[in-house]
Amino acid sequence: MSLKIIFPTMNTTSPKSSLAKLGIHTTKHKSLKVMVLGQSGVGKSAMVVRFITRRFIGEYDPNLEKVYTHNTTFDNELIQFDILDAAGQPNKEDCVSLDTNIRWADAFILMYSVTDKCSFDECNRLKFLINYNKRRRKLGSNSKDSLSDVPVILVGNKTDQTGDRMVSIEEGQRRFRDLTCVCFHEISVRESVDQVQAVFRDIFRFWRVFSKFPKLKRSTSDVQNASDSALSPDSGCSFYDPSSYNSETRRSFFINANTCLEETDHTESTDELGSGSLCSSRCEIDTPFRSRASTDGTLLSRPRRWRYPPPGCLAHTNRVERRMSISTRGSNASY
Ligand SMILES: Nc1nc2c(ncn2[C@@H]2O[C@H](COP(=O)(O)OP(=O)(O)OP(=O)(O)O)[C@@H](O)[C@H]2O)c(=O)[nH]1
Repeated sequence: MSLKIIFPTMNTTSPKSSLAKLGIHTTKHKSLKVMVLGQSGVGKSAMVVRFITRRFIGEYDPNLEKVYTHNTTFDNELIQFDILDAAGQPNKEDCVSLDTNIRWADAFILMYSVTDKCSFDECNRLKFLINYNKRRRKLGSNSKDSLSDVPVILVGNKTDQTGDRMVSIEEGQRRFRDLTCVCFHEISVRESVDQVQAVFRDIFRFWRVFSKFPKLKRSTSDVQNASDSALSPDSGCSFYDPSSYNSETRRSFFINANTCLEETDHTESTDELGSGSLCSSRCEIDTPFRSRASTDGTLLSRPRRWRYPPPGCLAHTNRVERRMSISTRGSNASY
């Protein structure tokens, strides 16, 4: 009696190989924990649900604090978003959990409504809390790869309510710089699912750069490479002014992502920042100082001090003077 062995047909395609053919890499499945923060009623839940379901749903339970898990693909990478939609009106006990939640998250979306000035001002307090808790985590951590350096995106919602606007786009841009967020979007969750997608795509891209190049390890060339790949024109922030699109994108990245450019000049003209010129020109300017500083670990590893209220548009000249005075003091200078 002969035994007949049937082999499975060899031309079946596994889901994994199908994804590989499409250029989607399944081996490195990334998980990103995002916390959405903002005053009650600004549209946090609406945005998260819009991102996950592509639908705009009008009303939500304001006290509900929920973590949504959503798998999606950005830049040919599978990514699992764990999104915490924080309650907008926390009670006393929630304040403790707010701190815990902030420490849980890898990246933040700070949201206000362009129709509500209070929600705009609330972003200052929330950003301070983020910085405070992330810094505490850093100090309490033994890990060299501390996660205190996290991307925060500022988002103004409800742009469809043009007649009720209380916060201009210029004020939003100024605030995003003052708070040293990485990016600024103005969106309407109600009107556009693409704008919502863009917010999450950017948070993913900035997070990827930040985790690939931790602050302490980022060198000028790392940042240049990262910004080249992460900040292609289509990855930019959603400003309505298309002329500032690329420059603002690059600028925003340099605020937080570049140790040597920790205090970036935001007053430069768009011309100076013309396509691809910012990084190279800045690196040239900083090279002598950088090359000396790179032998002095204390400069790079020193945690950034958070000043509150934020420095705002501090005179650029002060920063330049400080940088110059350091560079002329010689190798014994302390920062
Ligand atoms: N016109 C307009 N209304 C919006 C938009 N996004 C959200 N809303 C409305 O704003 C209200 C509040 O939205 P929510 O998503 O519940 O706001 P929230 O920030 O989650 O509020 P809490 O849960 O209290 O923290 C709802 O009535 C939404 O329908 C928008 O883009 N345009």
